[in-house]
Amino acid sequence: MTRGERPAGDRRPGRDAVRGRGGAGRPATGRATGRGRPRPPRDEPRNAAYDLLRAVDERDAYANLLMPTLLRERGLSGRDAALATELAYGTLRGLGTYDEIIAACSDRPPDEIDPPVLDAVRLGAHQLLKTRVPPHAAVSATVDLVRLRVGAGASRFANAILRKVATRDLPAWLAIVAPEAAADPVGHLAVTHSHPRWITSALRDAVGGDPAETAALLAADNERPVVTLVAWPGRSTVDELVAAGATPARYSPHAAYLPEGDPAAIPAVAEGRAGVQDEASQLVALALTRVPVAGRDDRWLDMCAGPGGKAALLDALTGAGGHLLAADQRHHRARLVYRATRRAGVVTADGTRPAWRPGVFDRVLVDAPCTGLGALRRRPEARWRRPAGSVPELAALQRELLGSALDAARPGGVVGYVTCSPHLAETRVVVEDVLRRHGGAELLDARAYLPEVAGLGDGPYAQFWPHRHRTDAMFLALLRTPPGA
Ligand SMILES: C[S@@+](CC[C@H](N)C(=O)[O-])C[C@H]1O[C@@H](n2cnc3c(N)ncnc32)[C@H](O)[C@@H]1O
Repeated sequence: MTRGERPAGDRRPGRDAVRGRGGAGRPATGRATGRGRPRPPRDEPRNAAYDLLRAVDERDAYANLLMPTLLRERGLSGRDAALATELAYGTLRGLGTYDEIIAACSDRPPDEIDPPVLDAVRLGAHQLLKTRVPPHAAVSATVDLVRLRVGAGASRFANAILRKVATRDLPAWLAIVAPEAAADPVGHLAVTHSHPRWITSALRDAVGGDPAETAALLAADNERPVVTLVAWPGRSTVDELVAAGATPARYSPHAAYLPEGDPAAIPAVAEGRAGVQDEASQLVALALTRVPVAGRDDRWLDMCAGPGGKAALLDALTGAGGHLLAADQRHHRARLVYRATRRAGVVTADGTRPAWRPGVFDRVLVDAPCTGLGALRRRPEARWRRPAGSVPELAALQRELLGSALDAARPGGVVGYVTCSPHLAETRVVVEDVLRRHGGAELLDARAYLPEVAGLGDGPYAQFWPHRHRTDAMFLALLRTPPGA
């Protein structure tokens, strides 16, 4: 992945060599080269990590979707799979820091280094600065990879940079390349914790400006999240998940953690009776169901339901005779919702042009499309992909969807507005703006419906945090429509 523009006339030496290798999964073990020098054995975990980095850069691949396929295709499992994943994800997360260090070690800025070489050097820098791989092994394995995959000239270039990188550890490099905290606090945090500047600034604002807490949040974004399972009520139980090797979760009565292993190896997951879902995602849906409503309570709407994580839980929680309508604007996402739910009605529909009558639903969830800045732990490359300019457009859509959700709710009904982003422009600013225009709706204290969770903020919103709750940074606002509106 390359940040910024590639210079015109970029030669990309060796690009064909990478492509031409075609069967990138084929081992090249110890065969002699044309000049009689034995080729080093092919290092499968590093090659898989490198191929993932290249796919992210060249094809805009999603790392967390492609990695399992790559591992399967290469026959990597156990420690090799864990190493390949750690190397790839760690490199993607850390590349903001690594590029600053590479820039200090090279006569060319990273944007002018050929992308296949830059990705390999980043992979080498990650091993040198963040793993226990011995420095000589990190350098030689990376240089071998570049020689095999790109070419001899490129491998000499990579070797020269990595030898310089290896002269210092990470704290020593950060002391050189990160801006002074006093002079440029956001720049300092951005380089130290490898986040784009605009995201660092937005997250700092969202935690209230405290530098230490911002640093803790950014550090948590760089941690590998534990896999959290959800036992859909009526289909499986947490006890069943625990008996299969999971551990009970801290907050959600429907969650269990799977510290290691493949979720699909859990029978309830394999049989579609349980799923994988962040704990905060479960809790915001649960909170919506906990708000008392007077009278009827059997028509629920999930307005932005795809791929169906929260819809599956809501569907399982609708009482006898209750009914969930789940909508998504995109047909393929609506199909995923159909698969995830058992009883819900599923429609492909634009929430801003409702396919339902106004004022009929007792509970409405609007889990709005957002920047996803609350889920950076799980999408290692996402922080480099999302442009700052996407916020106003998303915020406009979020306002429309929340307004439409309030219209869909019946008098005295309840609306849950959720984002997987703590960005103020997507959270409280949206809610406060819509409330001003939709006079009469009451903002409830969402924290009151999540009594099991401390540290959700000053209210009336509930804001989850990776560094406090080890969950995604989900935001929840609960609104009640006026009685008789
Ligand atoms: C954050 S995701 C929802 C996640 C989902 N609630 C879950 O828990 O799995 C937002 C969804 O909103 C959908 N969407 C975007 N614009 C929409 C619109 N105008 N109306 C309805 N759905 C929309 C997207 O296709 C996407 O699936």
